[in-house]
Amino acid sequence: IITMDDIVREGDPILRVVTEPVSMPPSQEDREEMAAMLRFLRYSQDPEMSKKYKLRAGVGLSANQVGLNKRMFAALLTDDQGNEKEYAMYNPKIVSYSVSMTYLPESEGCLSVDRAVQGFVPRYEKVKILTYDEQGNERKLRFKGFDAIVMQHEMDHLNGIMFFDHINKEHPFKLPSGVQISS
Ligand SMILES: O=C(O)C[C@@H](Cc1ccccc1)[C@H](O)SCc1ccccc1
Ligand code: NI
Repeated sequence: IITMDDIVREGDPILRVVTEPVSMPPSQEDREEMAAMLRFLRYSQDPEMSKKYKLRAGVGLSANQVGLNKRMFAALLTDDQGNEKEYAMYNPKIVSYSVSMTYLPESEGCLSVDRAVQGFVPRYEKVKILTYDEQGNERKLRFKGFDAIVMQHEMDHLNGIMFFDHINKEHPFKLPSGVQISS
């Protein structure tokens, strides 16, 4: 299983690569790796398993965070009915986004970053993502709010971008002017 030892930390060059698209439909290997990434996220959100395997809670995990130069990430979100929703995102692409922006007041964290980074990370409030599923079918998915933030955080990983790249160096808590902000 994937444990924290398998997660590469900032400074590792693979966190700065633009990852390679995976074949369509995904290979057996791609699907097995995705299953392991989703399992990590499930265990990381489970009180017993996270304690047993010393896992940091995660809602998303990109392939390059576990050393794989592959354009895919896993996400484990909870819908407003409280049901767990698994996302296996192969070759995802943001195809449209809202004018309005959002951000997490407590800033963002990252399983690959073992330090607290201060500052606001501006994100689109809504995103539409074109992605492929396990069978290679094209899917158009829409996300807003926290789920949209997760998707953007993971999409960034696939493009070698870290969340702190978005923080304004001079004024970390300054929000982009001129656009509507909801937090
Ligand atoms: O490092 C990763 O990519 C996983 C991050 C993704 C993430 C961070 C901040 C905001 C949205 C997504 C981990 O999920 S950080 C841990 C975490 C857990 C629950 C809620 C927020 C952050
Ligand atoms: Ni991250």
